[in-house]
Amino acid sequence: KFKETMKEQRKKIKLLEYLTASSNFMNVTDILTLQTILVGDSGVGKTSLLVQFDQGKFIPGSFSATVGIGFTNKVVTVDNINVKLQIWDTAGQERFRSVTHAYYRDAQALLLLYDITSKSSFDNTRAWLTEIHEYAQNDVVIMLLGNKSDMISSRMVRRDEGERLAREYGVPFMETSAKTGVNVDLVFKAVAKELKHRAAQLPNEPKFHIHEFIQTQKKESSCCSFL
Ligand SMILES: Nc1nc2c(ncn2[C@@H]2O[C@H](COP(=O)(O)OP(=O)(O)OP(=O)(O)O)[C@@H](O)[C@H]2O)c(=O)[nH]1
Ligand SMILES: [Mg+2]
Repeated sequence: KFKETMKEQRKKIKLLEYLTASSNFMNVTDILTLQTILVGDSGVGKTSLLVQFDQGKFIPGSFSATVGIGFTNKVVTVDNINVKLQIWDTAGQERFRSVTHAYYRDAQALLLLYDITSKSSFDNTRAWLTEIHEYAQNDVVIMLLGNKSDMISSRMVRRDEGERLAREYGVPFMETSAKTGVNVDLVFKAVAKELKHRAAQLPNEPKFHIHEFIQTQKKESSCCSFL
């Protein structure tokens, strides 16, 4: 089923590229839809990251845990093509796991978050990956994100620990802040770019390298990022 979807999307992209090139007119939203899912412990900032990406704002105040699942549609432009990201925001709390498992299967990309001020949320990423391997597609694009990078003084997980873990998993890594917005747009742009390129990939086309793209674009805090 997944392969068929990719084939369909490849056709759509070719058509879109043709239309965009021939008419110089870009009104092609909603044609290519990519599903992305946010997972990770409760309180790591999944909903906040999505709100920051969607509305460009951070709502401070008391934490209200997501119940069940929510979703947001957002159009991003990748290489002159509009791509619709359908982003599923899952609840991190244990009691909702059975609800959210059902959504893993349809996801083409999966963002696994931990909170850099919580060692347990970092340690739990291993358990999350086990779930991901059990329920998601084999070729799902996974990205590891260390969120709350603005909270320098309460940091409990060093950036290089995140990098090491991501290397071990073979996935790209970024530190983000839903509060300041650092790297937030980049995460979703990288996902959209990777998925668009995968869908459009023909044997003789140059490949898109998500690791390199992130490496050149992401912002690192220049100091004080270790314990
Ligand atoms: N300083 C700071 N606080 C953040 C950041 N992201 C989230 N928070 C705060 O952390 C708390 C939890 O954020 P949520 O986005 O609700 O967490 P969640 O991962 O959606 O939690 P569940 O829905 O229970 O799975 C809230 O009080 C947020 O304001 C961040 O990048 N920086
Ligand atoms: Mg939430």
